[in-house]
Amino acid sequence: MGVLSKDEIRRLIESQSLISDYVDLETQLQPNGFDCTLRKVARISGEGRLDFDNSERRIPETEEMPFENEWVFLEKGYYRAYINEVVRIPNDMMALARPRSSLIRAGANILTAVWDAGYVGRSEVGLVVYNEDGLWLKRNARIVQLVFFRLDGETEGYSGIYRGENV
Ligand SMILES: O=c1ccn([C@H]2C[C@H](O)[C@@H](COP(=O)(O)OP(=O)(O)OP(=O)(O)O)O2)c(=O)[nH]1
Repeated sequence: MGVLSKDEIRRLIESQSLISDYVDLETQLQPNGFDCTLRKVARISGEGRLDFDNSERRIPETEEMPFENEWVFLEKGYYRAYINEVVRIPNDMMALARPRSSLIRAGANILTAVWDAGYVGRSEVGLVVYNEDGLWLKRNARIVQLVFFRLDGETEGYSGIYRGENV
């Protein structure tokens, strides 16, 4: 089990499209991760519902926030952010993600779950603005860094409803 280095991430991008639809490879490659970029932001509306077997799950509706001159202003609050990049996680890997420190320093945070082995998709993350003065985000802003981990063996790949999302 180990964490992928820049060169290994680049090799897997080139050989098996680990990540595609990025803006600029060399800018987004990090020493042990990959910065993902902002595609769009949405407010959520309506209550969510979560249960055990997903049969009664309800994910709130979203209302996309338009960019104006490539920028969007976010008041203090919660948003859903969509990234540009399509990730293809092999069955012997998984990924976690953390906000860029610049985003944290600007008084915001990115909430993420686990990227499962076998997932393919253009992911969605939570974006919380704590800053009372709000946050400006430009289209394609680098907001979150994905870190890839090799498992100690192959596993059954993710087959949930989010597989292939936004692609
Ligand atoms: O912040 C994240 C983290 C992961 N993913 C992608 C990759 C992951 O493999 C997939 C499913 O995430 P998860 O397994 O957490 O979904 P769930 O809430 O458990 O729903 P389900 O049981 O339908 O899979 O969503 C995101 O889009 N955003």
